[in-house]
Amino acid sequence: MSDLKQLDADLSRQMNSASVLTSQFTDQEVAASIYNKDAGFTARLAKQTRDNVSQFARRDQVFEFLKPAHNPLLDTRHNMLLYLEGVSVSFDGFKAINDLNLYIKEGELRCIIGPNGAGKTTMMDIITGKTKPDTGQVWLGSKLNLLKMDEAQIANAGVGRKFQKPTVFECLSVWQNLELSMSGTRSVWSVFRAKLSGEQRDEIERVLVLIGLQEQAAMDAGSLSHGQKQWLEIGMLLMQKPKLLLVDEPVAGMTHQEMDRTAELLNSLAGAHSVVVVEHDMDFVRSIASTVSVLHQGSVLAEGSMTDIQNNAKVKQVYLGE
Ligand SMILES: Nc1ncnc2c1ncn2[C@@H]1O[C@H](COP(=O)(O)OP(=O)(O)OP(=O)(O)O)[C@@H](O)[C@H]1O
Repeated sequence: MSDLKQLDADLSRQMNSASVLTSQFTDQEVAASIYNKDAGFTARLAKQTRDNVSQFARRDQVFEFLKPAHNPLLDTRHNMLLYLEGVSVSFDGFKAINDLNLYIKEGELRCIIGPNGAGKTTMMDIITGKTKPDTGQVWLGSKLNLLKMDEAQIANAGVGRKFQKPTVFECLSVWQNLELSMSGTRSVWSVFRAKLSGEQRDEIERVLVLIGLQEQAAMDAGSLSHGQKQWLEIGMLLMQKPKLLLVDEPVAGMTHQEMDRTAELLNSLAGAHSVVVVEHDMDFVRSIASTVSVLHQGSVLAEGSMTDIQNNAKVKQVYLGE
């Protein structure tokens, strides 16, 4: 019996004794326990089950699976999805973000460029709740104050972040990676055992087509090329139905062909999602042809089309070194 089958058998034994409520166990914990063959897994699983039973016995709350995909407070009536206003943050007295104002419309594709140390990563960290600014406002729509929410709440409200390095489950197939990422409660063992509804299968198929990996659906994610892994990870984020996708240097290490395909993919996501791409590769930014914001010393130096940006005297001076 292969390791994976053995683990799956172990899991199903544990599942029988622990009841289906354990499907609330987080995917990350289950995946980590499989990966590490974690001996403490059973104990934690039993505790989680007890917690879940008491949670389900409560009548003063709405169960997770009954909650809508997006926070009902997400209000984009004014066509604006993300507002950063007067945001500043200092690290040991150094202002990494300095009175930053940035507005992202619903369905917009925006590129953020800027020299090293301009504050791009810190800005993403502020939007996702990893870093709290010293001053300023950060809102998702007109009603969700992101500064009052933690990282998990912000993610649940519809903000997905793709880091530069792809992080997919290499020992699972492309299809299983997408299935595991599906919004709602999916766990590693249900990926192996439970039947998907027609709607869920359609959603996975739709994302597979979008990321161009239909033919690789049954392949282990570990055997994909670097570019394909990046697309798969974008697909995994899409399974969560985010309103806003933050994508950090998506084309680093890609071939030209993969870069073209990534530009197509990101363009195709705009409309249904707002997409903010941080990228150093100017050819790629040009190929996306979106509005570009130039960050410099923690604030927006210029904003406009790539042509406007290239002709902007301030940008030439501080960014292009002319
Ligand atoms: N946790 C931290 N502690 C101290 N300084 C920090 C911290 N995070 C960021 N900085 C500093 O803030 C500035 C902005 O960093 P940030 O990583 O946001 O820039 P960036 O535009 O993403 O740069 P790069 O393109 O090199 O990734 C840098 O000078 C960095 O050294």
